[in-house]
Amino acid sequence: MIGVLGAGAFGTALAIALARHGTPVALWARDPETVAAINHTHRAPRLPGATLPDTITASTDIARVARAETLLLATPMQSLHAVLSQVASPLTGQRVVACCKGIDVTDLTGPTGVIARAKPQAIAAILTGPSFADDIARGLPTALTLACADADAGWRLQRDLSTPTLRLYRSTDAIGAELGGALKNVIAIACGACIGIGLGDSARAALMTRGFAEMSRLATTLGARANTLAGLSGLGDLSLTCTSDLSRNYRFGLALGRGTTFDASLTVEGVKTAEAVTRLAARLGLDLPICRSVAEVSGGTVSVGDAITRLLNRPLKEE
Ligand SMILES: NC(=O)C1=CN([C@@H]2O[C@H](COP(=O)(O)OP(=O)(O)OC[C@H]3O[C@@H](n4cnc5c(N)ncnc54)[C@H](OP(=O)(O)O)[C@@H]3O)[C@@H](O)[C@H]2O)C=CC1
Ligand SMILES: O=C(CO)COP(=O)(O)O
Repeated sequence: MIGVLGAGAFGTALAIALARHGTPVALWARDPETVAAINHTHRAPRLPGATLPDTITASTDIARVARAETLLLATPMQSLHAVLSQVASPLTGQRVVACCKGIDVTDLTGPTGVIARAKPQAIAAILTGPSFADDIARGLPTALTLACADADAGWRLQRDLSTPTLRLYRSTDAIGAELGGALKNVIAIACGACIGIGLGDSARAALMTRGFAEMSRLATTLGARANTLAGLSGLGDLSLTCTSDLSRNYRFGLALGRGTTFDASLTVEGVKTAEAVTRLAARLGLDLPICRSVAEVSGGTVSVGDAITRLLNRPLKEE
């Protein structure tokens, strides 16, 4: 039995992939209507169109779901600490796998840092990489990074969570994996804004490349390995998110660039992460101009046009 906290698009898609492969899944949702829909109609409101195998059961009882030996955390990043605080158990020795992407604006750590703070006796891991929930739910091939500082636990998680179409690569660099996943969303907002305002594909390629340099600068300063950033969780997810209209972060950026409105009920992790990254960079004395621009434009203090002018007028540099 695997427990999944969060019956949003991603938690539900992972539950479907695992259940199809023969693993029973218990899903926790805070909303009783979501639970009823899953249990009675095998449909999840946040993943319309998908039919859930009947070995997926849903519950509003978080303590019950949290008894699973392996627990996937699939709520948005900024709610992670609050969700874990609702679990009374210390989760001693349980494998707790974050499936969210971002940096907590309060403590400026990624998901495994939040797990370590809330549940220090759990084994923390992260599952991240290029994957849209719809693709996973449809059984399309997907490759992700499973990173856990504990190599043995990471190996067992890789074995237990891989399926014929969900191919997991393991790593012990949890910091690198989670920072790649967090930061690519910020760069995707920048790329969306660039396309939305009409700067074209060449400018987007420049933003992706210089954005990758910022991702690497911050992550390696925090102890990540450079080759982790070059893998699925970094470059892989950056490529997907900065180029696909299916990405909410990219579409949010498009709306900023076009000056149109955006559905505030959608999960756009890059906004709060840009804020957290800007504070982290200031604390570390790092220059991350694209991330800072995204924070300012998303926060409404700078226009997209002014942010672009400022980026283009920076002193010329060596690459
Ligand atoms: N969707 C995707 O393709 C992918 C998403 N991810 C990551 O997965 C994470 C979740 O995203 P996704 O599933 O898409 O998001 P959704 O918006 O689809 O769902 C979010 C889920 O979290 C729940 N939730 C939101 N806030 C809270 C809270 N404060 N307490 C408890 N539950 C809460 C929501 O409950 P309710 O419905 O009641 O509001 C909902 O079930 C993100 O970090 C995202 O980056 C990673 C890879 C792919
Ligand atoms: O993380 C994702 C793809 O890997 C999903 O991207 P969005 O959250 O931008 O939709």
